[in-house]
Amino acid sequence: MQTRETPRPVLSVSALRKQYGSTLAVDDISFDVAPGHIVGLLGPNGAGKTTTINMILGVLAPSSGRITIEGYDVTTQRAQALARTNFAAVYAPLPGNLTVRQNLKVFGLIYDVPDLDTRIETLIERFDLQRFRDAKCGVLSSGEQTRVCLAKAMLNAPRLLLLDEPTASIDPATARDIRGMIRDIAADGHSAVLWTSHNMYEVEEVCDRVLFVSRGRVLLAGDPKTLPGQHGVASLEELFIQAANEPLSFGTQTA
Ligand SMILES: Nc1ncnc2c1ncn2[C@@H]1O[C@H](COP(=O)(O)OP(=O)(O)OP(=O)(O)O)[C@@H](O)[C@H]1O
Repeated sequence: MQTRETPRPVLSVSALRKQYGSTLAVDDISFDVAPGHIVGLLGPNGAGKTTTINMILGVLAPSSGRITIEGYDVTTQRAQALARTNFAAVYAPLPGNLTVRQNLKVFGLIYDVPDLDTRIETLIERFDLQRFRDAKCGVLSSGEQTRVCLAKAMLNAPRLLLLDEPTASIDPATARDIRGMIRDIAADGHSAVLWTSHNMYEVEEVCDRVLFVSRGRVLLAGDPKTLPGQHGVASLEELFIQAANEPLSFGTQTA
């Protein structure tokens, strides 16, 4: 009989805290994301999700705790950690006055991507951007811009892909296509994906595991398909609302 070893996590977050004056935005969060897995980071507005993502990206310094990406410490081995990471979010659009190809070229040069022209052509095809290659990003629709952002995020073949609400403000059919593209990214087993979303339907469909964060702490963690049943509710949305309204009744979990 074959035994499956648990792969070494790509992302490891340990006892992470971030304090702004008297506000504890992130309060002792720990979790791992394994290669090939999509983990959803959920929680109400102000829960600490973006603060957590910004610390993983090295944009914000933690007050305490440790983050490693493929074993590299984001604080002390920043260049190695960030070379293995990429990111896409609606609030971080690509420069609108550059074309799709120009944007991919500029970011590819920043990431020092080998054989860049070939990589760009592969990604233009993969994210179905052939028609838009010479269009300025600023004139593209939200769904098209999201596909360009995903192509940009895959330029350096990241081991860790951070997605902050990647399907926000996108119509349902396009959002489904984009979810499929993100699932394909994880499916080859190279990348780990950390995803934030307020859409419980998509979280249930896409994520292997969810972490529900409230007031900077992980209240719930588990498989989004079985977690509602374990807590005696019918849906993830119901569980989300209950946990957001009555955080104290859920205690705090180690993810
Ligand atoms: N620079 C800052 N200075 C002071 N407080 C901050 C700062 N950034 C965030 N906060 C506070 O930290 C808490 C967590 O904010 P964060 O943006 O991480 O939440 P979030 O879960 O991403 O929310 P949303 O779903 O609305 O994006 C909030 O109370 C917020 O007001």
